[in-house]
Amino acid sequence: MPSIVVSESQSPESKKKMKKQLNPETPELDDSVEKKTQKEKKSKKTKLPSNLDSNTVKTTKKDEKKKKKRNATEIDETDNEEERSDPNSEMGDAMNLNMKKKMKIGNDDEEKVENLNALSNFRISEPLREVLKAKGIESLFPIQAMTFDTILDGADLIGRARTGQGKTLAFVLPILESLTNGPTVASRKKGYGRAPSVLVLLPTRELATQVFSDFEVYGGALGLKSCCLYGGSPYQPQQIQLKRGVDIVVGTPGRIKDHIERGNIDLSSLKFRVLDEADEMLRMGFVEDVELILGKVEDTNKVQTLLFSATLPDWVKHISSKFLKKDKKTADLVGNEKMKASTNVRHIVLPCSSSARSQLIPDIIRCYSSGGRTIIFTETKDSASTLAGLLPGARALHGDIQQATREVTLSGFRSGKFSTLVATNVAARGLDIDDVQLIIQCEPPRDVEAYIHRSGRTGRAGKTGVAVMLYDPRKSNFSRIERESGVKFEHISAPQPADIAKAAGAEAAEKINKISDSVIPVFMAAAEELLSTSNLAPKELLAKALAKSAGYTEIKSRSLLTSMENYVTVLLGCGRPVYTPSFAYNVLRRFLSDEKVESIKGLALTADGNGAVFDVAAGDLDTFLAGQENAAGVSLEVVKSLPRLQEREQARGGRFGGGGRGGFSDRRDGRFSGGRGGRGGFSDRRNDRFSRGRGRGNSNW
Ligand SMILES: Nc1ncnc2c1ncn2[C@@H]1O[C@H](COP(=O)(O)OP(=O)(O)OP(=O)(O)O)[C@@H](O)[C@H]1O
Repeated sequence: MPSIVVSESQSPESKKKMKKQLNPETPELDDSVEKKTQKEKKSKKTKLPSNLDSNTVKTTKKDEKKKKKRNATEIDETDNEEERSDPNSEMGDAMNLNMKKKMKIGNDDEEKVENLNALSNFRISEPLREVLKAKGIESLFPIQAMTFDTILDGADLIGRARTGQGKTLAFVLPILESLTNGPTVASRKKGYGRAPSVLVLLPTRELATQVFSDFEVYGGALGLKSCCLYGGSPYQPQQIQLKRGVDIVVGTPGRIKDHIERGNIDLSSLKFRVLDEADEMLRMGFVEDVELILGKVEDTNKVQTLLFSATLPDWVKHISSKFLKKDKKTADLVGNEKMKASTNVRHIVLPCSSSARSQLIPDIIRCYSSGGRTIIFTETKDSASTLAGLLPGARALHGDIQQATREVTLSGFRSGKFSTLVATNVAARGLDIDDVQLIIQCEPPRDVEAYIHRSGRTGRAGKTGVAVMLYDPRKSNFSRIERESGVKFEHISAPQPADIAKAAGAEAAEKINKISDSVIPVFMAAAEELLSTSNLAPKELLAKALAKSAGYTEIKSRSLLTSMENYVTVLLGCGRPVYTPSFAYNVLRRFLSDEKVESIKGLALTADGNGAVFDVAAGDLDTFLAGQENAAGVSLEVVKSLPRLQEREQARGGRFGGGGRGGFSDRRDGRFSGGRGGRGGFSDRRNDRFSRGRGRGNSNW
């Protein structure tokens, strides 16, 4: 259950208590800790500076009342099962979690809904509130509301929420308030050449830039200076900024470590250090760098450490127990909820052979992107570049592309210069780009975290989105992703002419409606000529014109199984179980030539074990259907929807025996091949985290 829980130092009793206590949407602290925290809060609050002007946040009785009211509502709602929000729609309906309370006003029965997460209910100063409002932010998201007071009051914290739920502002806002109006205002360094008060570590340059820009916007409004340090860009300008003095340093571990070693960063005045997407930093081989940087802070009692992530693999505990204080808090909006991926996203799987991808993807975009932006994820840098070259108007983003070009690409994508980005995992984490409606993953990623992060680039900040994952039925296995992410995939097959016509036709009609009437007289003669010479009806001609305007000159049919053009998917039955692909091939050989049998594509066994499906070139279909007449008990039929197929592992071993020819020969996961263990497999790499050298994990990005 999502919860805000307490430090690892709890007693078993308090752990039990915690388990009992929490409503997903109405987190509260464990009693003992709650009392302690209240005490701490009180004492800390009395230390707040008394010389605050009207622009600053005063911890007044009014604030306390508001805070109490928030807590009261939380408890209230916990007791009322029926009124609880659904945890699985935390950003939709339940953006309201902890937020709204019906209040009776005066004597009449008029009900007013008060938003308890409204900015005014938090110790957020006026200038910051103004910038937030200018950005369209009127109230805090749940993870922000849950953690704001805890961070501002000085606790170390592990924060976890699903993708796109606002984890960045969850640390940015209380840090800024602490530095300007809160507990650290008096002791933080000021003036020329000041050493930084905040250090934020992120795994990629793109993410660092994004978080930096939040600090720049919101911190700038409070007179705080930020800088962003990452590799691939010159040292000198960064060095100059550090020398002049900054309040907040944001960056990637490698470059920050270099600056520390060159003596450019003095961490002795640090008040906050933040690890965002810490699991990814470790996965990317930054273990040593991160530990070295964190280890540079001598007195850990003087610094507050925050760790935010959408996923918390076990080993994050290692880093948190080493570098966070014993009484750290955990704000967990995911908890043991089965669904770890975004609930604002429609999660879809679609069978597709790798050779059909570049033909299929434009139609998936057409049918599922709602005219917004699309990010396509590939497993390797090479395939990102190749695919970007094949898709009209698409650009590639991966680790081999020069930093300056990566920045131009990303800003072009953000500003809408082009709407399809083909990327490796370098873009999977944290990137927050407006109006990304569709995510396409070219194959199931190697681990569940990657799936969660990639699909989380859409459906952000309460919006909805679609994530389509392509898989080759002969090679891919996504059941582990489904199991561990809690996603229940919707199974679809390649968009068919009718789907394409629906999406493309609407798009074309919209374009035509926008064309100025001034074109009519000029094109009238040609239109009349066309009508009089064509043997098509006016409606048919108009349909053709719509197709052309949407960029279609012909529509090819696609198979349901491999999504290949001009192929048809056929179901083979033989009145008895089909145990292996080789058995199916042998049945086909009874009535077809070897050459024809060799020509079929993607043979896969059905999940019920009674048949096999495969693709046949449309031109060969009649030969196949006619041939079955010569084989008693055998049936072949063209399928209109794809039956459920056996998963790769199920087909390879277990009930249905070993693999067979052409059917399930993929050995990527190593478990079946004596440990070849390639990157594409599902072997859990988390355990080798401390032995992996830097860069190993991301060499393909
Ligand atoms: N309180 C809020 N009200 C409205 N929008 C918000 C609020 N907080 C954050 N946002 C917006 O929500 C989007 C997602 O926020 P953010 O990038 O911090 O999510 P995240 O939880 O870090 O996601 P990920 O795990 O994918 O990194 C951003 O565009 C941000 O500006």
